[in-house]
Amino acid sequence: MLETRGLTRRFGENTAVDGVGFPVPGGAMTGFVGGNGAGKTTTMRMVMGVLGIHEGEVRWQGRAITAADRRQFGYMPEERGLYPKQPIADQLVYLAQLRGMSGPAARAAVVEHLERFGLGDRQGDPVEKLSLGNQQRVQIIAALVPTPIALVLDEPFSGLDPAAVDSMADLLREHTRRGTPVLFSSHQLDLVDRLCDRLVVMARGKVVAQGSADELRSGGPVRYRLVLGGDAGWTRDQRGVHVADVDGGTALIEVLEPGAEQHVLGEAAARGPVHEFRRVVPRLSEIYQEVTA
Ligand SMILES: Nc1ncnc2c1ncn2[C@@H]1O[C@H](COP(=O)(O)OP(=O)(O)OP(=O)(O)O)[C@@H](O)[C@H]1O
Repeated sequence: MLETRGLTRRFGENTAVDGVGFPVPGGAMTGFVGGNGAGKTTTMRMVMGVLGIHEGEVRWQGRAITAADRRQFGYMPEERGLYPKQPIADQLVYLAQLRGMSGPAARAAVVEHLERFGLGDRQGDPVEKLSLGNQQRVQIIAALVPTPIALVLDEPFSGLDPAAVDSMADLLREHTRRGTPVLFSSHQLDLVDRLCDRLVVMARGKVVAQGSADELRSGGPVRYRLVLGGDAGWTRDQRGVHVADVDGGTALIEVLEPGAEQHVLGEAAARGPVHEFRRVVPRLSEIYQEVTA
């Protein structure tokens, strides 16, 4: 498991990251979300040791992390650092060799990854000849070869088309299945909702929510949607519920006293036809708006 404890980083007067602590468990994808300037990149840089830590620590497998541990991490930085003029395969092989792989093993792994991403026939092309999305794929491969013990990825999905998002997600899942912790930041909340097992939400330098998507959802109100044949305005007068919204025959009801929604349903059925009555599970984007407000 990778873990941060009380991580703090200041830039002059600005405390960009303020006492940030969260686990990144092995075998799970942890999504890291937060608005522009929330402190995600700064946190990831401290995790990787490319930016000094003012307070707190990064832990790996229950002890303080070392430079040797970090060398075995796969890291995709925000500033993509590929050489534009060098052939992509040579560049990836070189980077893998820097991290301890033999030449032939590195080439085999690089070619396999390029083929998976549909870039098998572009091996000799310089990076600058690739589209931005394809450059992004190459950058991701640099983090995945040699097989990393943990993955820290800053916006790995930005700029990828839906097919590339899927192949990237499959690839990351293969790593989590091996027990590898994966931390990735993203602004694409629906994507994060779909892919990640755990979430860390940052706002203004602090962690404002963390846990599984279900845990975060269970922190919010229990809501039901009721659709009636007639007008639903009467639901406002029912006990034990708060009516968040009414529009003609449709009401969105928040349960204040457990079971109160069943009384509302009974009353609705007595008044006329009930077309729909169902629990509304909030989308991640709604939870995000609540916790970062
Ligand atoms: N090298 C730096 N010098 C000064 N301030 C910095 C530096 N790096 C980051 N900051 C500040 O730290 C804060 C957090 O920035 P950071 O890039 O970590 O946020 P982020 O959550 O990654 O945002 P985004 O989603 O826009 O990438 C911001 O106020 C930013 O201006």
